[in-house]
Amino acid sequence: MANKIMIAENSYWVGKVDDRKVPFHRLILEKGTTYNSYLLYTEKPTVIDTVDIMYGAEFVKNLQEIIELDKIQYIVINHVEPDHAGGLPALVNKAKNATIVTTEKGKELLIGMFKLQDKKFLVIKDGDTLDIGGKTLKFFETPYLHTEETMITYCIEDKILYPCDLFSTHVATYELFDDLASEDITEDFAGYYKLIMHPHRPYVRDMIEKIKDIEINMIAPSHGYVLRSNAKKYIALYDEMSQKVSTDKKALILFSSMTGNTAKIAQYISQGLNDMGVETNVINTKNADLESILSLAEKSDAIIVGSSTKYADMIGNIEDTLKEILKLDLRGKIGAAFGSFGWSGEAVEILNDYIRNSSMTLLDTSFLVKTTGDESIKLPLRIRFSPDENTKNICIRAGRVIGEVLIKQ
Ligand SMILES: Cc1cc2nc3c(=O)[nH]c(=O)nc-3n(C[C@H](O)[C@H](O)[C@H](O)COP(=O)(O)O)c2cc1C
Repeated sequence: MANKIMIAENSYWVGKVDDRKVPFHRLILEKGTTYNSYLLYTEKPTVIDTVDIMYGAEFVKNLQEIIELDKIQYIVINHVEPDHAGGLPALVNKAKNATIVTTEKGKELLIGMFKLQDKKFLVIKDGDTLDIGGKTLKFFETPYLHTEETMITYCIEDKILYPCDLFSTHVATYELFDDLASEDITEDFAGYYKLIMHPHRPYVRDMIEKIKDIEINMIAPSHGYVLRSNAKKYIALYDEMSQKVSTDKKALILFSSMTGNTAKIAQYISQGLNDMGVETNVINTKNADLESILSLAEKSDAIIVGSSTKYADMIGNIEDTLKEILKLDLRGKIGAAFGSFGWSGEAVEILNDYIRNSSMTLLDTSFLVKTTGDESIKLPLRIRFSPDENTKNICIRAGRVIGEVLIKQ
């Protein structure tokens, strides 16, 4: 018998309940989870997200009992992780007329992961709408929630938000709707937020800003309960939980700069750290007092050093300052290097070597990937000449990711 639950007129949950203890992100989900997929059975039938890769064949078989797969016109992929996009290859191979709807980055990742280069894609941008014949979908890009390519989908007529991982819970519920749950789900809801979304707190704020003016009657996420009792309450909870929190973490950012480019990078990194509630001191070593730098270094959890490159070396007295700092007991602190350069950027690498050889833990790309799962930021941070809009955002993001590491310590 087909597995479908109506959530609105012509709209159905067609997902999978996984009531095992599910291994996930180096954890075990004790209460299991669900992979919520939705079928909007309009004139241009549309599937929103799929299920975990291990249930792909079962998912397609189930859908086949509900709809002739050739009729499916669109498959919306909000997020490419295989617990949501894992059913896509099996589905799109049978749903011959379907176009995959996703972000630019989503398309790139899906092609890479599932070899879908021969399939039809519709790449959406923030705010785009799509008429699916009787219903209209509106898309919002929500990068880094919790990976770079993510977006969320809103059905204008039904006032339903399909936010994929956002607003989820890891509970293997067969009841589906929050008002049918046998116990209060707030703890599971908040626990999921803390685990998956809170490390990306500034981006949660961006998402809330994007959806603040739309009327949402129901939230249909991709794990756990469909929230129909009081969608506003759950949005308010995300709003509350993602408010700026001050941490007890501190970072010292030292730099030297000829024409101000590295100074700008230092400020942007500081901005990103502040977004994560980390207090920063940003100091140009040129005229600074060594004693106060050493005192700040002792009190800081992270020491981030930057210099531009001049004739294959660093500039100013940053090297002398760093040598003095390295005489301190720096165990338990993290260190990272950055700098502007023109064509070779030796200064950044030499600074990085100093940190690697110190008692601090070097924050480099490998460490970042292992701690945060983020590979979009490369450390040491190398910026060619003056930061433009794109590299400015990379610098801010580097600060946020370093902040994430500090919070997780
Ligand atoms: C005298 C001089 C020497 C430079 N030598 C190098 C070099 O050896 N390698 C390099 O990658 N860039 C070199 N550059 C480029 C600078 O690193 C680049 O302009 C950088 O953006 C300056 O950043 P700042 O304003 O923070 O000093 C040199 C620039 C100048 C003015």
